[in-house]
Amino acid sequence: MAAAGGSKTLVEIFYDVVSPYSWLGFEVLCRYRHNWSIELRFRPAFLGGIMKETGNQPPAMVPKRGEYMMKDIKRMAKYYQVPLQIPKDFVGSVIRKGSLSAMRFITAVDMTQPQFLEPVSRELWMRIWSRDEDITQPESILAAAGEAGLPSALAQKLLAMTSTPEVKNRLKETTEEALKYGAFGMPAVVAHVNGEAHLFFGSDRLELLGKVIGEKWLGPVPAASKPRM
Ligand SMILES: N[C@@H](CCC(=O)N[C@@H](CS)C(=O)NCC(=O)O)C(=O)O
Repeated sequence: MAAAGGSKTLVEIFYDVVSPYSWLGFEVLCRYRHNWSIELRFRPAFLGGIMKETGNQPPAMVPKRGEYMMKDIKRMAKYYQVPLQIPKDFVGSVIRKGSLSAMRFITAVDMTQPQFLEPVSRELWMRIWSRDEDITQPESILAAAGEAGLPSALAQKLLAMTSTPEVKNRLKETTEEALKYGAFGMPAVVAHVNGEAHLFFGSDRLELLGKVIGEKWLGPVPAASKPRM
């Protein structure tokens, strides 16, 4: 169902490639672009900043929750048909190394080559959350960019941009925008309905999102779309 006035409903997804649940939400919304009357906007932001500003912490920091999360991610990945695998050194790869350089690169892509935003984000998720590969070193980021089809000279240029105030500030601004909507974790999905912004936290709230925007939930792999992997 289209939004009032026949226009598409704007749905924004604030995400960070360090977040496996963001990947699930991202892929499902990419599929639903073909089923729902939505304009999907990708909003790369920094989960570390959201945690710091809200005083929240990654769920795995509570041991029992971390234990549950490992099982939950495996089940969700299978159900959502996303090839997510937990890195062997979860604390080292996810918590200690983090995603700041990767998210700055994605931000540079968003600012200058937005047509590559979706594949570059996906390739970085593939590295950290599927193949247990690094996403912090320049060569890792360039490899992901190459896989996404970004010409090598352009990728080098974007990598150099990641240390500029423009890119750093843009990532900060997008993170602040997510906070303004009330985000405390990721994915943070914001649907704009009749001038009102509705925040949904998690990849498991997309059915509810459908209800609020007047669209039907057809499961994580709706028939009109095919999982990309
Ligand atoms: N139930 C949510 C969980 C999402 C989640 O745990 N996201 C993490 C990042 S990967 C987070 O930001 N957690 C903050 C919190 O749980 O307060 C889902 O299925 O997507």
